[in-house]
Amino acid sequence: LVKTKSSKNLPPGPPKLPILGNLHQLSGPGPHRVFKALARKYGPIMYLQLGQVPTVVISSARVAKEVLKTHDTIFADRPASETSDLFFYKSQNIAWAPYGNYWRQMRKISSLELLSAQRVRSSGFIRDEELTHMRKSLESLAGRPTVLRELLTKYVNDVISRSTVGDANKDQPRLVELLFDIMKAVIQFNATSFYPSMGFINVITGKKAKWLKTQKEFDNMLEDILMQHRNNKPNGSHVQEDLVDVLLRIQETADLDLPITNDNVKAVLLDMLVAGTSASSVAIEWAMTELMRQPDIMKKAQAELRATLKGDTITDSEIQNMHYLKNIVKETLRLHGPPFLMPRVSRKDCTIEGYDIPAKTRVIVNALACSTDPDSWEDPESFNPDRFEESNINYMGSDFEFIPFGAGRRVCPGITFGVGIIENALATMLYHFDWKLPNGMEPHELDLTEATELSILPKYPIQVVPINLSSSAS
Ligand code: HEM
Repeated sequence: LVKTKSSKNLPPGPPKLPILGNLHQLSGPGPHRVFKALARKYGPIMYLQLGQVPTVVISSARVAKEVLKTHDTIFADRPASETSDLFFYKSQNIAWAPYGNYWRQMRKISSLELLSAQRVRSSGFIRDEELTHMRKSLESLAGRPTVLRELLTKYVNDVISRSTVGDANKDQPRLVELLFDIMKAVIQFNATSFYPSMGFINVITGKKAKWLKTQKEFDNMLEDILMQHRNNKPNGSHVQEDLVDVLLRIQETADLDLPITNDNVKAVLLDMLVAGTSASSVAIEWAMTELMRQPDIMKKAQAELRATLKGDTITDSEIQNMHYLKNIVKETLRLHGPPFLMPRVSRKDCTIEGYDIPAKTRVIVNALACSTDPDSWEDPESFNPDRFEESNINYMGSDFEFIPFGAGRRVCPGITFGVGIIENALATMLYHFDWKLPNGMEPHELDLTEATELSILPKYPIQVVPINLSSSAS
């Protein structure tokens, strides 16, 4: 991986990066930390020739703003990818579709019909039911050391899959397994991530055959789901529309500029199923890890919840008044949000910070470098929800020192949905339970080492002992 010479005024960058080909295998300091360390030497805009792919890495709020706001339309495309073509029906999902009318239409439909604040409110009962299941599981585990990861992943998966494809696939472990295989294939680097013309490597290593098998099996499941929904339209036994119902209704009745095909429907469904799952459950796990390390912060959050909440369930409007809880979620996403935004690619030549960025350059924004930049944040590596107390910084992508959901035209459309999933889970866990560490472990002994998998997650899944308050009160 060697930087090529060019007559253009490209941004500075390291001449040789032998480890970058193995980014996905790095454990310990994740790739975002490698890039952050490099940015200290080369600056907030770096140029790297990664195999055949010219790449620019952005590591500060100032430069992120130039890319995601000032030149938003130039960087509104995603790079073509072998895996997104293979799994997402030729990249016909929202996340990988090229910038243009098709992407605009499908994003608008999903934003209005699944992800708008009103829709998220009206489907809130699904989240509440899944939280009740999680609470019951925790009650049954009370007093015993419990690894939270599996419970949290199940909760998030069930909320997102029920809202998207209905109850048909609830508790189908195979669907979840396949989703994880697909996420891994799409997110993790492979030969064609750096050498797009060398697809034969994925054939020789057997990766492609494995992907095709997974895709076929998943496609059959999606076909079954579409058939079940066509045979059971929401008027009799199920009244509430899920996203499949909505897409099929629009497919059959709406007068669209671009008629929706079955493949379009399947691509968007898959998009929703994979998009926020890992990011949301990992955020809850990190929040609990940080709170167990700092019991005073946990106590303050519990005091806020317990002083205000009355009943057994927690409503959306009650959550809106839980300012400290909301600050904890923000602080968690500041320190442990997605390291990189999904990659962008420049649609034409452009100048950023005086450097030439040629058309078709891949752009990686290191969101965690922006949200832990000492120029923007005081004591950036410490977990301190109070830093949001007097600030208006929000998730919407207007504060470039804090962009866990990205910014600009490609900003995450699932912010309200995703944040609701995290806030409600934390509120339930902190309101109904007290927590201690197992085997006399002290808070400072908790290990914050990161592992790089689908997201950056705690290398050692947190183990805690739930103490059920309702049973101790009775
Ligand atoms: C904590 C939870 C979540 C986080 C941290 C997160 C983060 C992100 C990020 C960083 C991007 C790339 C934005 C950019 O390029 O500027 C993105 C895109 C996207 N997210 Fe999320 N997301 C979350 C939850 C969700 C949920 C729950 C859904 C839907 C069910 C969702 C759907 C999408 C879609 C469809 C895109 C692609 C948008 C496009 O390319 O136009 N996300 N998300």
